Amino acid sequence: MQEETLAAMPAALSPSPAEPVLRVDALTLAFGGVKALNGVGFDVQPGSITAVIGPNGAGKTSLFNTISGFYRPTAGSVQFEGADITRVAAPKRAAMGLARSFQNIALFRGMTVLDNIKLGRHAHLRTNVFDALFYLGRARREEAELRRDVEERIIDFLEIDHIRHASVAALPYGLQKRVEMARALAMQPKVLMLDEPVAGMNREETEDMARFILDVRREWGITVLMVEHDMAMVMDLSDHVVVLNFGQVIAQGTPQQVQADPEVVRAYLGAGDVGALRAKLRGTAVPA
Ligand SMILES: Nc1ncnc2c1ncn2[C@@H]1O[C@H](COP(=O)(O)OP(=O)(O)OP(=O)(O)O)[C@@H](O)[C@H]1O
Repeated sequence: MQEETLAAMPAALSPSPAEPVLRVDALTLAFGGVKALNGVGFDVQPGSITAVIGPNGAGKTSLFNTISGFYRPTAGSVQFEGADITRVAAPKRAAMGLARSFQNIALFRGMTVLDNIKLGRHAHLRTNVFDALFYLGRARREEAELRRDVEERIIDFLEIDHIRHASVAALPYGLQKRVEMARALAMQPKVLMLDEPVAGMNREETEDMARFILDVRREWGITVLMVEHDMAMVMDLSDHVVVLNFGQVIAQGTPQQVQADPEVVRAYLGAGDVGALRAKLRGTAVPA
């Protein structure tokens, strides 16, 4: 029941817009002469599901890597809960509550599902090598109970109890993606960054994942920031959509607003078939 109350939290109830949990400000990232990002700025509101979309090469992966700390921007800043984290290293950002999944699954494939989740938890608790080295001899018991509780909640939530001892490599793709989400959740993030969470999934797997994403926000009160190509999913789930093209934000707003934006239509199809694009953006079948 308490979880239901969390569900109703997002900005809709507050009279004025909340402080953004994440702010990307004038972010520029250059690879030699190529500006993968060029002055990108947007806010992520707490409790929202925010999606970043854009054609191939628009800069989505570069943006994710910069927000999570794998790339250092050429200019601009990333602010998390009001603090400038532009120069904070990636593991520290994860420990602060900015956890991510990867487009290509980054699990330890030879390990079990449970061990992968434990690793995520470990990353949450230990942010430097010395901590990790001393871990075995220190404070182990205190943490054990809390850790188990978190792990069990995640396993229960993502319905992966039956595969907890299975080796990740042996699992179907859809389940591997779910384990990847479990590992990110084990970091107990405030903002969960999902890189193409349904890429390569069939319709049923996609629907399952969409449900989990909604529930992450509804039951756990976690803000979601995702990059995704599946327009139907983006338009169904998102509160706010940011559209990138050639490293710049060309539109942002509600799904309805970005679908109606002529610049977005042009970015996706160039001078192509606008009817087909509108169908794609609406997530419906492309008309004959
Ligand atoms: N490591 C890199 N070195 C040089 N150029 C890069 C690098 N990473 C990305 N780029 C360039 O930056 C631009 C943005 O690429 P990015 O991968 O961020 O786009 P994307 O929107 O994620 O594309 P996709 O949807 O195909 O994954 C592209 O022109 C790309 O070639």
